[in-house]
Amino acid sequence: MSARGLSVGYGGVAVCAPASLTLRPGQVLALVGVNGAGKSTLVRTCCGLLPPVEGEVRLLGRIPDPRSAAQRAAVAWDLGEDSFFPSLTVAEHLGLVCYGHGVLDADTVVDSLLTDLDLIGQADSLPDRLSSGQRRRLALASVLARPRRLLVLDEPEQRLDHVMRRLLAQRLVQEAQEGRAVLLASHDPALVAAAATQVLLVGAHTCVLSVEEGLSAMKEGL
Ligand SMILES: Nc1ncnc2c1ncn2[C@@H]1O[C@H](COP(=O)(O)OP(=O)(O)OP(=O)(O)O)[C@@H](O)[C@H]1O
Repeated sequence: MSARGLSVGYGGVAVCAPASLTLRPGQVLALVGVNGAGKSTLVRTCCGLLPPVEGEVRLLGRIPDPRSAAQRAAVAWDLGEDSFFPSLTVAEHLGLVCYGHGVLDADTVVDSLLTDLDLIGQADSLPDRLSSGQRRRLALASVLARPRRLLVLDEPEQRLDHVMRRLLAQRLVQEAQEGRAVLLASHDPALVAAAATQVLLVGAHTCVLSVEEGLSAMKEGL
């Protein structure tokens, strides 16, 4: 993914300073910034869910288009909008995602995600029987069930307990080690410290920072 002078916003009005960035395989780019800074707007624009106000973004070398088969095959996102089929169990949700995305060893993938996300005990539960954190874990398991070259997560730490946040950080490190890229918006300094390879501070002066600089900016509330 790359962006040059990318200005994002609504109705032609930018919500933050323009961003320039490059995200390559094996990198984890963490978007940080205060509430309302423009992180989610930037993430959505990079995925092609919103048009840029100005400038350009390229995803897999093309203008992002969430409808394109190539993008859907390569980019898996979880933007925090948990929504589930009310009559499908946790395991059936994951099986359906695998089926839809042509995962060959679906049973193995589902079993290992249920274990990793600590959802074995809820495998046969319907979504309305899950706690809010368990629903968040199901959303994360669903995105991790998909084949992908780029994983996009908007505040994935929300409603997760401490242990699960640590596991999430390990999972993101693993993504990078396996040669995938991760675009992550987060308010969790521990998650950013553990997983990010670079930081994009979003706001009045949007700029790429080292992880150390990004963590300082988070502490200072920039
Ligand atoms: N659909 C929308 N239409 C108009 N303005 C919007 C819309 N969604 C968000 N905004 C505004 O855009 C600005 C940036 O919002 P955005 O959700 O991108 O911030 P954020 O950095 O992700 O915030 P947070 O950390 O609180 O999730 C905010 O001022 C918000 O009010």
